[in-house]
Amino acid sequence: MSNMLEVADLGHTYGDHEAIGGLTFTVRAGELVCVVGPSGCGKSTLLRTISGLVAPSRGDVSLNGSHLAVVFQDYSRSLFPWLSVQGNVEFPLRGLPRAERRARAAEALEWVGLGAAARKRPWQLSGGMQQRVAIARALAYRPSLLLMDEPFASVDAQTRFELEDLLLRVRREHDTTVLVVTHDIDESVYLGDRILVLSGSPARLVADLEVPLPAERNQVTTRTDEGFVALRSKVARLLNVGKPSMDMEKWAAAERESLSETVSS
Ligand SMILES: Nc1ncnc2c1ncn2[C@@H]1O[C@H](COP(=O)(O)OP(=O)(O)OP(=O)(O)O)[C@@H](O)[C@H]1O
Repeated sequence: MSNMLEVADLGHTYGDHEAIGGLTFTVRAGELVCVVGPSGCGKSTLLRTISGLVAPSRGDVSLNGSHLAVVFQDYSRSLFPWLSVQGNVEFPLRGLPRAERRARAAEALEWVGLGAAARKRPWQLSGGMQQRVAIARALAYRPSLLLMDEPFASVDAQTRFELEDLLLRVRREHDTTVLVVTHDIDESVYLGDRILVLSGSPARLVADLEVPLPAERNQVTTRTDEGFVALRSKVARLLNVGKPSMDMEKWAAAERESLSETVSS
């Protein structure tokens, strides 16, 4: 499988505050990778540097493909209230002929189950539906890589489950490569093919974990699966012991060793 994203020794400093301390990882084509880390560790900064919104202080980001779409947590600010749902989804496609724009937007709205809401305004929809519009807008762009920054953090628990399953379905049906930042450990295990665990600020890679669960996930059976519970505990432990004063390299090596024992046992 080829790499869709390669991040090499990526670091970023705001003034004298080091937010990211040198991250190296890859995302393979078609993979869904989750990034978890303590609050304020630099997860959004990581996405901003990957998306080009912020120029990193050091290191390289290389994307295999030219299209990148981002879905943010705050859907209410990312949708234009004066445009219809269809207009919002068409918006990033402005360079394309009108008929193609329309067709792609209509198709993406069908994918997220909002074909019937195309003429509505965003404010006429529930929060979960608005976030589905934001996802449709990203998908209509047919991104090589879809970046999501806490995409389901602003909706209620039931809607969150529905949106998680929607994401899993559309990435499977359309072979989308996805990098999701989340502060929710359970969500990272439920969604991910892999989980990147970051340390507290400055963010460093503590562990890069394969999720040993079948590709088909189910909100009830997956979350009670032994593999799910074991990995969730492991990620929680990795996050809790992130002490900035420790020798991070030694600590991460010890954690990786103990993880391989746990997962293989
Ligand atoms: N534009 C900025 N200028 C200065 N400091 C910033 C800027 N953006 C973020 N920071 C700081 O960099 C650090 C990392 O912030 P970032 O938002 O990337 O973390 P995060 O892991 O996404 O946080 P959270 O989990 O709370 O969303 C924080 O200490 C934050 O205060």
